[in-house]
Formats: sequence, C-alpha cells, structure tokens
Amino acid sequence: MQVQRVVLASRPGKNGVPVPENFRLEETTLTADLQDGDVLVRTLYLSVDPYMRCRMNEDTGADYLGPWQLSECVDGGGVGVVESSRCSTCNEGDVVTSFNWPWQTYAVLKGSGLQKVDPQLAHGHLSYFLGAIGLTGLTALLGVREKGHVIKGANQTMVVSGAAGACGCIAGQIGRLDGCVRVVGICGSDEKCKALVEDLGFSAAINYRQEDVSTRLKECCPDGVDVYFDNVGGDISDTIIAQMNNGSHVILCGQISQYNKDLPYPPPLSKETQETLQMKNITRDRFTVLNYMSKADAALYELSQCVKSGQIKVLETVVNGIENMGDAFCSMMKGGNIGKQIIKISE
Ligand SMILES: NC(=O)C1=CN([C@@H]2O[C@H](COP(=O)(O)OP(=O)(O)OC[C@H]3O[C@@H](n4cnc5c(N)ncnc54)[C@H](OP(=O)(O)O)[C@@H]3O)[C@@H](O)[C@H]2O)C=CC1
Ligand SMILES: CCCCCC(=O)/C=C/[C@H]1[C@H](O)CC(=O)[C@@H]1CCCCCCC(=O)O
Repeated sequence: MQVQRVVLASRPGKNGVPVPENFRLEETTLTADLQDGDVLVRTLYLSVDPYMRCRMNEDTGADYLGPWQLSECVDGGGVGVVESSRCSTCNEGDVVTSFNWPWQTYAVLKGSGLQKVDPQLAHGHLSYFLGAIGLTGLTALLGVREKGHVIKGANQTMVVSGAAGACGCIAGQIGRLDGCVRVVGICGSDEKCKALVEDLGFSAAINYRQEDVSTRLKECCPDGVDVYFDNVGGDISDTIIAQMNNGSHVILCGQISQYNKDLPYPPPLSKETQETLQMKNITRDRFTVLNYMSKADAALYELSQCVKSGQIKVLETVVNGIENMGDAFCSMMKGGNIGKQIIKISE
C-alpha cells in the first residue's frame, strides 16, 4: 500500500533555529505482509515535543535520547488504531500508543512495543493520550508530586513557566488542586494569559514578551515563591529563582529557551543563580518522567478522573495532515500552541 511519511531532510545545526524545510514528506510503499508479532496500525494523532529539537542534532546531548538519522523516518509520541494483527496481545480495532511512533500514515510495528489504551479514559478524545492523559499529564502530575513539596494548608505560591504549554497548563492546575493558594503562570502572549486565568483558574499570568517579569512577579507573588515548575530555564528562570523563599523548591522539568543552543542538558546556571539556590537552601531536582513509569497507571487514572469531572481543563492546538508535521513542530518551538500541540493524521 502507498503511505506518506516524514523524514529528516537536514539538521538545523547545533545553534540553529529549526525550520519546516528540515523535514520532508515522502510517499513510500508499505508491505502489509505481517510477520509473527507484527501489527498494521493506522495513525490517528502525532505529537511534537520540545525534546525533539535535541534529536535533530547529530549528538542529542542527553544520554537517553537517540538522534534522528538523515533521510530516515522521524518518530515520537503517537496514537493509532490496529487495522490487522499477528500479535497475540493486539486485536483489530484496539487503540494503541507508543513513544516511538513513526511519522507515517500507516505503519507495521511490533505489537510488543505498543501500549493498549482504553478510549473511555479520555471520553473518546484519543489525542488526550498524547497530552493530558499521556506523558504530558504524567510529567505535570508526577513532577509536582515528586519534586514540588506541595502541602495543603501551607499557604504556598507556585509559579509555572511555559505555563500555557502542554505540561505547564496541567502543572498549574495540579498545583491549585493540591493546595497552593496562589498559582501564577508565565507565558508569551496576552491571549495565553487570558486563557490561564479565565479558563484554567490560574490566579494571575504574566506575558514575558510584554511585561517586566521581575516587577510583575513581586506584585503577583507578595509572599514570594515556594514552588517553581520550570519548563523554560534561561533569564525567566533566573528572575523567578531570585524571588524564591528560603527552603523552596524548583521542579526542573525542561529548559526550552536553551534547546537551540549547543549546550548539554541541563544547561549550566549563572553563578548568581547558583549562589541564590545555595544561600536560600532551594532544592532544584531534575525530573524525568520516564524514571517514574511504575507510577504511571495510577497517575493516568487520576488524570482521567480529573479531566472527566472537569477539575482539569484540557487545551489543545490541533493541525490537520501529516504534511504539516514540520510546520507544527517549528510553530510549537516558537510558542504557536496553546496547550498541547497535536497533529491529526486520520479520522
Ligand atoms: N522532564 C520531563 O520528563 C519532560 C520535560 N518536558 C519539558 O517540558 C517543557 C514543556 O514541554 P511541552 O509542554 O511539551 O511543550 P509546550 O507545549 O510548553 O510548548 C513549548 C512552549 O515553550 C515556550 N517557549 C518557547 N521558546 C521559549 C523561550 N525562549 N522562552 C520561554 N518560553 C519559550 C512557548 O510558549 P510561549 O508562547 O509561552 O513562549 C511554547 O509554546 C519543555 O522544556 C520540555 O522539554 C516535557 C515532557 C517531559
Ligand atoms: C534533551 C532535553 C530533554 C529535556 C527534558 C525533556 O523534554 C524530556 C522529555 C522526555 C520525557 O521524559 C518523556 C519523553 O517523551 C521525552 C523523551 C522521550 C524519549 C524517547 C526516546 C526516543 C529515542 O531516543 O529513541
């Protein structure tokens, strides 16, 4: 059968900004003759994620991430439906997901590498398995729980950077549900600020492109900052950390402001910020969701219940068509998304 796929056409260079032309759409022939253990899947939704910028480099700078190879099909988070199966654990019609889903309209995959999901968990919104009820939601929930030290009744203020993105949206809502009295989001547009406060229940939001973050933080966080969910790093994080309280906690989730630079992960901190962390006894633990997968089932069930009950609101930016994968990735890296950036591949 004829299928479409996306390959890596070129690398942006270690210090380059990725462009859609780094990706190329191709037609290819898929031999749908299944071997034992294989399944034929139709792709429903694909995910684009910041860590993929590192996979565009020859050397990713992160030991658990392999680089994408030139002229080879790109992969990442995906969800799809089993069309036919020669695997004992997968049946026709099953909805399945994987972190290594090829950017391809149909694919033959090993059934053993796929996770079966229950569409009911997402009320039929299958794209949520790439976002709020997938790795994104897990990152937010487990990041806050494992590294945030949020205690109900402790009058804590949480700040979230990258707050209107996939992880940030959920992290702030978890902070509020878990008992922070104040949750302040930092993001890149007035429209995003409005969504955070009016739709997601953040106490306040700061547009870092328009406002003086330090001044606005002092206004929005009069008692200082107790928990900081860090998605972006760089100057924004330095400014927030400068206003953190003694004994407070940084959840080091990601550092997207540094991903277009030739730096290892996590990138080094300024001397001043290192001194602040030390003097104020602030913890700053790196959090990697893949290290907590033993807690995934319970956490996904909790996220599902919160989404179904409306306690957690889900925002998505959906574009249609595999031909738009590169555009969607580059747009997300520049802030084109509100909530999780999803690409719909088929009905
Ligand atoms: N530790 C872990 O296990 C995991 C970590 N992550 C990390 O979480 C973070 C968020 O990922 P995810 O939710 O998927 O992506 P998002 O949906 O948050 O998309 C990325 C967002 O980053 C913001 N951004 C881009 N450049 C900058 C910049 N220079 N300064 C400030 N903000 C910027 C943009 O929003 P804006 O308009 O506000 O600029 C953009 O929308 C990333 O750092 C990622 O690496 C993700 C998954 C797992
Ligand atoms: C290199 C910078 C990464 C910064 C943090 C981050 O974004 C981490 C993301 C991972 C998270 O733990 C869950 C994921 O899906 C991300 C990594 C996925 C790894 C897939 C492995 C693919 C491969 O190399 O084969």
